[in-house]
Amino acid sequence: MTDARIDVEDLRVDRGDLTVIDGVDATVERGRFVGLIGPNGAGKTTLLRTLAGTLAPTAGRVRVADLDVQRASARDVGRRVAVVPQNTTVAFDFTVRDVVAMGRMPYHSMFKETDDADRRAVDTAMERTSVTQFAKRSIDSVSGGERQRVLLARALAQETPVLLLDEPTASLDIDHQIHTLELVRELVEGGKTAVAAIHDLDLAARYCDDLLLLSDGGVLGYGPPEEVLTAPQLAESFDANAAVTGDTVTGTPTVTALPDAGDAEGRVHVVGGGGSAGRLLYALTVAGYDVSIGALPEGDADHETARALDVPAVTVPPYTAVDAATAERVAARVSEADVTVVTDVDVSDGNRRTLDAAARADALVVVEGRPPDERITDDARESYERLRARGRVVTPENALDAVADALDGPTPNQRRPMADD
Ligand SMILES: Nc1ncnc2c1ncn2[C@@H]1O[C@H](COP(=O)(O)OP(=O)(O)OP(=O)(O)O)[C@@H](O)[C@H]1O
Repeated sequence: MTDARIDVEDLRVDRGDLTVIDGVDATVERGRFVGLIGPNGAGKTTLLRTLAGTLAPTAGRVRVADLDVQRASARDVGRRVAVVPQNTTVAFDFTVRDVVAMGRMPYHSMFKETDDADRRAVDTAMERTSVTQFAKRSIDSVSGGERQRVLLARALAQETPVLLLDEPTASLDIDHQIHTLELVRELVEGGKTAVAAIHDLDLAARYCDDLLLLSDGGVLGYGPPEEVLTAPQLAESFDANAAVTGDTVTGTPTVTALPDAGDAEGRVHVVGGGGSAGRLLYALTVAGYDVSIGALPEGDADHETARALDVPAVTVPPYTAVDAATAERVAARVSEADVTVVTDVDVSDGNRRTLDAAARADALVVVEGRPPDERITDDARESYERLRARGRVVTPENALDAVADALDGPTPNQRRPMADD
């Protein structure tokens, strides 16, 4: 097989008066799956079309699988690069099988299947994309998602070392999205190279080896998903306020776009843990408060949320008690805060110092959670009772209102009754 490497050197592409791609340098090694991401109009389709040789660059060079795609014949390019375009309409009323067989064109003068190798390639491509059952139907009669799979089948039938895909999952249901990307992964693991424009950042992070983030025609980031999908880079490229966390099932980065922060003012310290504070952290941050949290064990679910939301956290190593120095840091945060909120926390001796620090807050909100374990020590129970006696005990739904109330800020739900202790 030819080397399925892609080399882009100092690429510039103008469309009309607009410079769409400018100064792009990138190499994609054989056997990699690269996700092209970026906001609408960033130049993803333009870059893919330039890689496929269907769009001429204004300057720079593209080599795909040992071929200068600008200078080579369409047939030579077609034997190396297959393209799955976005929203293509097929001009004539071909059958699905005819469309898939078009993938064999670089090997013949006609798109008709002419030998056993063609038939096998077409059959296999249709099976792998689950379109065999539509083989005889007119391409005009299949749904948008089915058509997209037919176009993927056509690209597979082309049997090229390089695959370029423009939004291959855009009109697919979740099951076919996963099947399509699993299939691309399989092909890549078999030695092909794939570059796909993908809008869904979570899917891109889950399936691609690397992400190339295009922004304003240039490369803002290129590397493993966890290095490229960072809140600052998403802010710069998408102009989005986004939180990046690890997906609880796949472990890969997942991006949650957040609304612009509101104009609430005040400092709020949260004492949480085990995921009990996650929603409140989000709500407080989005409202615009200056939020901190702790003490928390490093890697705790609330610590992950705090990290994703850029909320400073006081932490201790996992499975360690809060020591005096850490308790001091919590106390400092509590005294700087206008309001301290305690969510459902670990009532144990190891965490007593945190509860005691929180109990000294000027304004304290205690969110009703699970009752503490029956076996806690008398000291821990005393800290817990003191906390509840000093604070205003509210339900989780009323926590945000209670903070606003404590700050005398306006709140849309102020008239809702609060479960005072
Ligand atoms: N033929 C053209 N003439 C002028 N401008 C064009 C032409 N084709 C594309 N553009 C512009 O080039 C820019 C990049 O378009 P492109 O389709 O490559 O973006 P994209 O990243 O694929 O966007 P999307 O996420 O919306 O699919 C856009 O601003 C687009 O309007």
